[in-house]
This record gives sequence, structure tokens and C-alpha cells, in this order.
Amino acid sequence: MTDNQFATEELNQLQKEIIAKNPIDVLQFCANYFNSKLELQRSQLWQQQNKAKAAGINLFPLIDNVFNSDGGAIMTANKRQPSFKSPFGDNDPTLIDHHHHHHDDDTKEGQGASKQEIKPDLFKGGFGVGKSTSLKPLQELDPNDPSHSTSQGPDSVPSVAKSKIPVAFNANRRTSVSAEAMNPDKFKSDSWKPPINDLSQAQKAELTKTLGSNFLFRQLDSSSKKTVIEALGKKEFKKGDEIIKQGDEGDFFYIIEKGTVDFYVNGNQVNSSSEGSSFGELALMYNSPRAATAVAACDLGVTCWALDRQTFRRILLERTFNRRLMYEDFLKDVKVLSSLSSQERLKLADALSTQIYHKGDKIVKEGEKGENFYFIESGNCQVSKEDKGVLTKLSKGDYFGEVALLNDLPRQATVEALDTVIVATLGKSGFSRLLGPAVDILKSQDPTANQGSQ
Ligand SMILES: Nc1ncnc2c1ncn2[C@@H]1O[C@@H]2COP(=O)(O)O[C@H]2[C@H]1O
Ligand SMILES: Nc1ncnc2c1ncn2[C@@H]1O[C@@H]2COP(=O)(O)O[C@H]2[C@H]1O
Repeated sequence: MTDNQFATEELNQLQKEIIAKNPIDVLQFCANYFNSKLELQRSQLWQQQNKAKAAGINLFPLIDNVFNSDGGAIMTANKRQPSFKSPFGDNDPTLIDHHHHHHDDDTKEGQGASKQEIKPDLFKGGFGVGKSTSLKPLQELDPNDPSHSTSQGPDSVPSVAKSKIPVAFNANRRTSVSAEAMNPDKFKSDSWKPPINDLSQAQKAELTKTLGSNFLFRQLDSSSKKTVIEALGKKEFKKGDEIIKQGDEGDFFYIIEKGTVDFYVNGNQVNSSSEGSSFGELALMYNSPRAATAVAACDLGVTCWALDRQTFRRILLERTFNRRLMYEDFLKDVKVLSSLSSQERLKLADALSTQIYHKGDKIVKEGEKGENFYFIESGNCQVSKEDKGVLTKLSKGDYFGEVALLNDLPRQATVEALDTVIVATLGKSGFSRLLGPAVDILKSQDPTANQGSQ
């Protein structure tokens, strides 16, 4: 994805938000929107870091080195205690309920304080750097995290409500040498050129088909797709071959063309993937050691397409990462998905897309063919049937649209938006493939079971 496309996508999302929330002060809204996005991204990186640490994985190995390797710069970074909290959060006269929809919870504090009044420092800037007095001290920092043990006190990192922010984590996003850890931008300025493999027409056709079922690729625009297709190299593995070894450095990202791949963590099988799935993204995204061993598990061998690290980072990383950030927290709170592993949730996040509906919109219509499954990210819906009237109401964390997909039936009810509703949708194929153990729960909770409507 080019810088331009990235910007366009961000702006499109912003535009959707503006339409959905109809803010009084558009400029203020935009400032809040991007600040809360930034804040969210940083806080989630932190959470991921902690999760990974608990699992014995070092996601951001470069950070500590960097912060020690250049005393001057680092001291400055630490002393200034950068905050990723929105500088406007506490001072927004227009805030009613228009914070970034995915994570309203993260910023309630800022909103609550400021609904009506305009404070004198309305337009203060600088991301609160060095102004920790106006921000709550440390209590959300992870007490288990050793990197904070020395930083208690008023100079400590101001925290974002309910989230944990790494000290100076990725603060110098564009300049620091640490940037490579999570920073796809690095590749935008250098002389990186994607490799071009000489694929036959037949191979290209084969690939296009395989990639068509891979969620990461489906979202790419056509020029990025072309770049990726040309950069992919075919690799064949015999049964038992280790495609990836836990602990190694990440070199390639793989898409399975044929066969099954089993994953082992510390010798125990944790997962299995087949045609159209991808793996090996974690080490490339986080510059971490390989988190699992991937073994070719098919008698007939396994064929994969391999994408080199740089092309992966340049083209797929930003998107994948943003998407995961966007959905990870939300999915964690969806009850029906509680049986999914965090890996499974990440894969699901890769496949979701966001849609916005307005009051009165019929998101699914009784009798129509069902193509998608929906999670409600925010807003309220009502479920009704022509002959029975309103059956139930649904809100954040609820889902709908499963009945048609599970039973190959027309939609059994109409679901209508009662206000602005944001949904995360999943297509039919992702539904059966990515919901895994959750599908059984969906089946067991069939809302039509007792109504004789099937
Ligand atoms: N449970 C799991 N934990 C970690 N990695 C997994 C798991 N299941 C599948 N994988 C994949 O195994 C890959 C091993 O290399 P990576 O860490 O780069 O990326 C990893 C994931 O794509
Ligand atoms: N009592 C109900 N009868 C039918 N559908 C319901 C009911 N309650 C909730 N729903 C949801 O409404 C959705 C309409 O589309 P689906 O039939 O695909 O899936 C349905 C369920 O997810």
C-alpha cells in the first residue's frame, strides 16, 4: 500500500465517523479522532507486549537496546515522559458521544469531565509531554512490568484510562532506530524494491485463486496485489519438514497452497492450518523470534507461497496491524468468542470489516439470502419478523446473521438499526473457517429453535 492509499483509507474511515457522529466542531472531532487512534495503538502495543512477555515471547526486542544504546536521546525521551493521551480529551466542548467508536471505554474519563464547559487551555498542544500534573499518575501501569519499577512518582508516564502505555514506546516513530520494530514506514523512504519472481501465467492464475481466499490479500488494492504476487516464491515441503522453527528469526511469511501445516509451541501442538491460510506473520510484524514451529503435516507434502520479510512489512504489515489493533479488544469481550484462542481471534480480526448503518437501516432483511455474519461494535438493533413483530433487541457485543449461514436458510428475521450502528462483518467462508469452536456455541444458541420458524 502506498502512503497515498494509506492516507486515503484513514481519511475514508474518518469520513465515515464524521457522518456517523455528526460532530458540532468538525476540526476538534478530527483532532480527537486521530489522537485517540494513536493513543489506542500505543496502549494496545503495550498490552500485546505484556501478553507476549507472559508467553515468553519478546515482541519488541529492539526497544530496550535502543533506549540504552543512546543515552542522550533516551534520557530525553524518558524524562519528557511522552504521553499518547489526546491533548484535547479533557478540553473538548463538543464531546457528547463521538469518541472513536471502537474503544469508547478507553477514554471515558476524558469525556466525562468535559461535556459542557470550555476550559481556558482548550488548545494546548504537545500531547501532554511534561505535563503529567494534569494527568493521572501511574495507576494503570502494569505493576508486574519491571521497566516501570523505577519510574514511580510525578514524573512517571501519564497514563491513559484503563490502558498501559510503554515508557517512550515507539515515541520517536519516524526517527528512532527502534523504529523498525513496528514501523512499516521505514521501508517507505529507502530504496526498497520488491523482488520479482518469474512466474508462469499458470502459476499466477493458481496464485490468484489461492490468494483470493486469504483475507490479508483480499483487502489489498490491485497494484499491491500485483506486487505481492510477483514477489511470492513457491516452496515445497515433505511431510515432517520444519517450515518454521520456534525461536528462529523471521524471514518469510507463508500462504498455504496445498496441504496442512501443524503448529507446535514448546513441543505441544497448538494449531493446524490448511489451504488458503497464512502463517509466519508474527515474527515479521514484531521482529520477535518465531513463536511456534510449523511442520508440514501432509503425506503428499505441502506447497507454500513465501513472501519475503521486507515485502511483507512494506505491503501487508500496516494493514494487518491496524486491523488487529482495531478489533482485538472488541473481540475479547464478545462472549460467544471466549472459546477462541488469542491466535484465532487475531485471524478473525484480519477477516473482519467495518460497516456503519444509520437509524432505520435494515441491516439484514427477512427472506433474503444470507451472505454475512455480524458483530455489533456499537449501537442498538432490533430484530423483528413480519408476522411476529419485534422479537428482541441487540447491542454492543451481540451478534446476528448466523441462522441463515448455519442452516443455509433465508434470513429468518429483519435486523434494523435503532440508532447509528457499527458492525464488524464476516463473510460466509470466514464464518465457517474462522469461528472455529464458536460455531458450536452459535448452533446451540439458535434463537429460532423454539419458534417453529424453520
Ligand atoms: N498458537 C500459536 N502461537 C503462536 N504462533 C502460532 C500459533 N498458531 C499458529 N501460529 C503461527 O506460527 C507462526 C510461527 O512463526 P511466527 O511467530 O512468525 O508466526 C506464527 C503464527 O503465524
Ligand atoms: N427470535 C429470532 N428469530 C430469528 N432470528 C433471530 C431471532 N433473534 C435474533 N435473531 C437474529 O436475527 C437474524 C436474522 O438473520 P439470520 O436468520 O441470518 O440470523 C438471525 C439471528 O441472528
